[in-house]
Amino acid sequence: MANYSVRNQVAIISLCSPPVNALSSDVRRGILDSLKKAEQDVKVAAIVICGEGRTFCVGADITEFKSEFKTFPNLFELVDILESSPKPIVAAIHGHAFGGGLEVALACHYRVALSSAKLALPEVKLGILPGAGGTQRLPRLIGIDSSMQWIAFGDEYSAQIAANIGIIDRIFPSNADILESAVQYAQSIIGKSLINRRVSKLPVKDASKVSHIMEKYKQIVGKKSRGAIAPMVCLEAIKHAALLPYVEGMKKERMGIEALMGSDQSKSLIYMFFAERQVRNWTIPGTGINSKNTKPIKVEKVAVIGLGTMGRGIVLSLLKAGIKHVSVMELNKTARENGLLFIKNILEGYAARGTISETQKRSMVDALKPVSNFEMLKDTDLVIEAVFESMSIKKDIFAKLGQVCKPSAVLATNTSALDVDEIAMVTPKPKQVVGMHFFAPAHVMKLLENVRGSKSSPQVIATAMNMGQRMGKVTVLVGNCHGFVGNRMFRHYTVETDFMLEEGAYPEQVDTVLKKFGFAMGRYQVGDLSGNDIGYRMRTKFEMTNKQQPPGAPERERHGVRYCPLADFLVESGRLGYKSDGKGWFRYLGKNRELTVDNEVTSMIDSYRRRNKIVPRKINGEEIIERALYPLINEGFKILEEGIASNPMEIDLILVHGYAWPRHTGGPMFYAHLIGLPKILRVIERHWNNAGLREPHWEPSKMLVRLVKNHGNPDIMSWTTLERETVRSAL
Ligand SMILES: CC/C=C/CC(=O)SCCNC(=O)CCNC(=O)[C@H](O)C(C)(C)COP(=O)(O)OP(=O)(O)OC[C@H]1O[C@@H](n2cnc3c(N)ncnc32)[C@H](O)[C@@H]1OP(=O)(O)O
Repeated sequence: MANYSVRNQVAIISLCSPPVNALSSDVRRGILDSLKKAEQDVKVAAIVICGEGRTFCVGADITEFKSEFKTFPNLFELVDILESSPKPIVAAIHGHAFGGGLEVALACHYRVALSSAKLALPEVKLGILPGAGGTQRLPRLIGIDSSMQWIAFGDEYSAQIAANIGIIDRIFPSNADILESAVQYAQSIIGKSLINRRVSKLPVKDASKVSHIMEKYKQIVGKKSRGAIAPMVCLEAIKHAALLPYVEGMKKERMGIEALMGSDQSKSLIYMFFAERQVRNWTIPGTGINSKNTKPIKVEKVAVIGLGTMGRGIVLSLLKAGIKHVSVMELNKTARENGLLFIKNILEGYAARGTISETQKRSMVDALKPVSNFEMLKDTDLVIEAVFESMSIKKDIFAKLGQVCKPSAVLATNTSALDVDEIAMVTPKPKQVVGMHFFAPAHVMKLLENVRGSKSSPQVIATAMNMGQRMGKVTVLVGNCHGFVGNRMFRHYTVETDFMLEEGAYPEQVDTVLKKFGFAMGRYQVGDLSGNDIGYRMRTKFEMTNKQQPPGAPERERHGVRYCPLADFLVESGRLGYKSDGKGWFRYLGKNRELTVDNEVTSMIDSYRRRNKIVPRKINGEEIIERALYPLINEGFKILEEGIASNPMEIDLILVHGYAWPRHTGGPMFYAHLIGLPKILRVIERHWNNAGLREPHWEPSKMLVRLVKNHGNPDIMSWTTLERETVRSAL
């Protein structure tokens, strides 16, 4: 709803829909009714629209998208009604003016804001476009170039930046009373002509350059938002602002939003939006323990052990989260010095770019406390171990931590695959131990996969979850198993793509198909970037690599299971990727490290096929997608079945934020839901029937089988409940 009052000739329409004043049908109706009152009241000479509570308005109510066009006034009707008001309207912005909220502000005749306010047209991130005149009004205010930047990427901007380019007419200090300031501002413009204040009537300044600007953004969008439809539709809509009169441009905008709203990509992105919020409400399956009934312990002092790539990033994440005491322990002098220098340089960079102030930078540097022995960690609240991935080294460290740390200290390991329970058992209090699996570089990557050991106490879990949220991470709680959720699922992707190389595909073909699907890079380029030796080291642990095999051992089999040694050959011939002189699955040439196909790799694959009498066959894009992605989805169902993840959203967040799975498909589980579970199962069963135990990753998940058998293609939100009911009724 919207509240209405009048103060000294100024009518105040305040949006009131906690927590973020989304423009639900009630709020839109409230604005319209209040506007009518204001227009009819002869004592009112100006109008202020503001938001109650913490924010101005975050835009359309996403939960009402399905009925958005049905109820009067819908958003695009409302903005035109506002703009044509004969009385001047001032938008008073604090907090956020996002999406429809900014579009309402653009339809007002003046916009004022607190300096702390943030503005954005982020609709593209929901797979739609600003459908309430945003694509037509913004270019008339700030030009085509800036509008494309704002709308095609949906990023937020400070009120000051918005003022610099002409969106905001007056900025007030962040501690000012926005309503009071806006009312005074409104009084100052009473009686002024509205002729140049109706944005839809203004010309687009850089309209003549539209083709050139469009080309520039098409290129950027093509690279940055691979496979996503909405950014291109946004660009098209903005182009129409330059080429057509406002009314015609609005018709095009409307066509654009109608095409996008309800599309699979939009559904996926909206699912992601809610998943990122839902995941804060963690739960331990089958226990009744959850975020609502468990409190974290207070964490003031944190320690990080190990200042390698992971440790450095974790320290930076803690500093950014405002932790005022971060002990860093690295016994190797060079690694310690390099690590501290790296951290300080990054902080310098943040300060130089204005991401943090000089004062903040100084206090972050002051918060760093190098320590040289375990004794010095005795009053630390949370210790995060981030040393080399070796069980014996980790056990050694946890045994020492168990002796010196206070009983309430939370002891976390940043392992990416090792058994958290085994590590915990060397301490006197295994319930204090938890996994905190960061992703490199940890100060950049948004994902934190927290691992609950079988003994981790609820309070310890709550503390790790709370710390992740303080660091601004998408923090997902998972159970303890080899590789946890992400690495466990992703392994099948690499295994199956390598099998396709054996059978007839080449790395460039596989990568092209995966990039078309939406991955920023294909599986082979990722391998080259992160280092093909990482997987090799892991395979070495399980005695699987080519070199470890005795003479005469079958080349394509390990422990009775199908195996492809091509990745081993690559590493054993020194092709680790970018870092080995630009040689990996591909060759990276020149200053820009241009990716090129390398005949040496092609020959290696061809001769391997000949040696093993494999007659290569043509593998098409559909097969590549199915074989690369479906085993991973199948593993996702096994993870749900085992209670390692509590719901599909958690799995999707991990793959999207940690493994660059394209967000606009909603993650593997949502993608499976869109494709339809019966089709997914059919393909999995076909492979399983052909390969059997030689390819165990194709063994269909029992949960998937049960869901399809009992419910066909149930909604993703019901999967875990249906599974629980089925299992319970079978007992
Ligand atoms: C014709 C159709 C035209 C449509 C144009 C549009 O306007 S589309 C919508 C465009 N707006 C957005 O995409 C904004 C989405 N919101 C955000 O990005 C963030 O909420 C925020 C504005 C940056 C604020 O972040 P903050 O961290 O402060 O809050 P939360 O994200 O936690 O949000 C609090 C709760 O509010 C819910 N919510 C937020 N935005 C909306 C929305 N637009 N519609 C409905 N609900 C919204 C959010 O889900 C949170 O709910 P919880 O139940 O507390 O989880």
